[in-house]
Amino acid sequence: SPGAGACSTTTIVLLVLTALLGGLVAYTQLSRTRRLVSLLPAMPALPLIGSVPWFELDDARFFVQFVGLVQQFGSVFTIWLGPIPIAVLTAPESVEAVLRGSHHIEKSFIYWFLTPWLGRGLLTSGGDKWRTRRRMLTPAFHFDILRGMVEVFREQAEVLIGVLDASADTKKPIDVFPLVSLCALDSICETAMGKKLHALKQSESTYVQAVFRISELIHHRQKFPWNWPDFIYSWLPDGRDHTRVLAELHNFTDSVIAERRVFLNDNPDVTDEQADSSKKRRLAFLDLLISARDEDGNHLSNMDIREEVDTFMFEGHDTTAAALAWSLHLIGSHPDVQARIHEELDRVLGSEPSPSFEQLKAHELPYLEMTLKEALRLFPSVPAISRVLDQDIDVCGYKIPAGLTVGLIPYAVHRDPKHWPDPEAFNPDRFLPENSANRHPYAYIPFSAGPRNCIGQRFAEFEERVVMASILKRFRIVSTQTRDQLAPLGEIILRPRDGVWVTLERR
Ligand code: HEM
Repeated sequence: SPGAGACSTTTIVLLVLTALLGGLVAYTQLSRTRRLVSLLPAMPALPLIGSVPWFELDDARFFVQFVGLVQQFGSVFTIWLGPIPIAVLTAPESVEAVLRGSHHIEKSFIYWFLTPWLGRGLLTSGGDKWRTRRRMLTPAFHFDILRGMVEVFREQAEVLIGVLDASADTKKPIDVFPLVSLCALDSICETAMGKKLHALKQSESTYVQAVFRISELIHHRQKFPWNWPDFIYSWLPDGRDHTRVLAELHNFTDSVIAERRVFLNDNPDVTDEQADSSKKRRLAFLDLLISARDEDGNHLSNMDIREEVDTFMFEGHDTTAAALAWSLHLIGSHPDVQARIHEELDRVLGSEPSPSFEQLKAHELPYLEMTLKEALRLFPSVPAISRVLDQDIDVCGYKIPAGLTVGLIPYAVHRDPKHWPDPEAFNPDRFLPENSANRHPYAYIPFSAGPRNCIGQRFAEFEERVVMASILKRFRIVSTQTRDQLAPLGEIILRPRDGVWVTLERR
């Protein structure tokens, strides 16, 4: 539905200032300028679709507002991030045009701000580098490796239960979001690096604080274009903090890689296919990266390994933590759903505190699985995905030109009423086989889809199921917030601004 967005004078002034600043950014970031310039011919056409400057959107309801924008403009519209237009796609049919097949695998400028930390690892790289790395890393997520990782999830879930148990005595509401975040950080640190972080017990540790701080800084930098040029940013207080935090993060990973190389030299059979299962159990992604070879038989350098380990640390903790926190809110607000999960857990697990790898693999907790899926529909941890088009696409009657940045919004796709009747209702039965059979394959994309989907999907799903099963086996939870009180922040990860508050009662 064509029609330009209403712009106030302040908005226009801000837009002009931002555009000027954008010119400066383009000028200073010479390697990136060519691409921005190549987009200019497309820009005048875009406001015709419906145009919204990003600063008109409220941070605490960022993606909630997208649902309104879809009603206002239709399923294709433009958001201006500073001087850069992003064509926003919110219908499964248009998302499919980008995600399916081997085109459009380049990430957009929004990911540039992750590269100081993650380098050009799997999440941020493109082209041949991405293809080679994806082939090298895929075996690391095989079921045989996951088996050992499930043991780590079970142990870490026990530590979390211990912490939660103490607060069950007080009967006061607690914010579970920081606790599940620390638990997820412990799990990913042990599975990715083979190192116990003890974040749940020592949340003030330098590395833990650095991981949380860098996510804040990256989000802030993405959002405000005056932070984009390196030479300006490095003089600002945030920029100086960014340098400090990066040094801490990289020093930590470098020292773990060095330690692990020494350990593997002393214990060469740890990565051996023939090693006995007790040794294989504790394989970390890092071990697999150290022994991996590309098609030409080359090993990865320490820098290559660091970017992949850091990528796992980033992608592998916040995402799972957010998914768990939103799920706890939804389950704690729906006693009927919770009762069905309790019944399933008691029947399947008996006296065991959490599911085994075999039980997870055999899908023995189907109702819990459907509940977690439904929670990821309403609150997808990654609420937006962005790519650069490498050829024109035709979607919903618009031709979107090659070279343009597109934003795919799982948060809005998952609320498309054509595919999800009564979209705001929390109903795990939507995922019963008979209810999902005819659904559009791109109507549900919390892990993205196509060749660049989430490599850690199975890992994340198993972790979520272990942690949630452990919590609900032990406790009955009651949410103390309504859905309206949750403020899902529009950041890289969809996180609750004021936390997720629940009371816990021992079962
Ligand atoms: C609930 C948890 C998770 C969700 C919802 C999730 C979602 C996603 C999504 C939507 C993408 C695509 C991002 C994009 O195209 O920009 C992605 C990519 C990725 N995820 Fe996850 N993720 C989760 C957990 C994990 C975990 C636990 C790991 C690692 C252990 C992981 C590793 C990755 C990596 C490396 C990529 C980049 C893949 C590539 O480009 O080839 N994720 N994830």
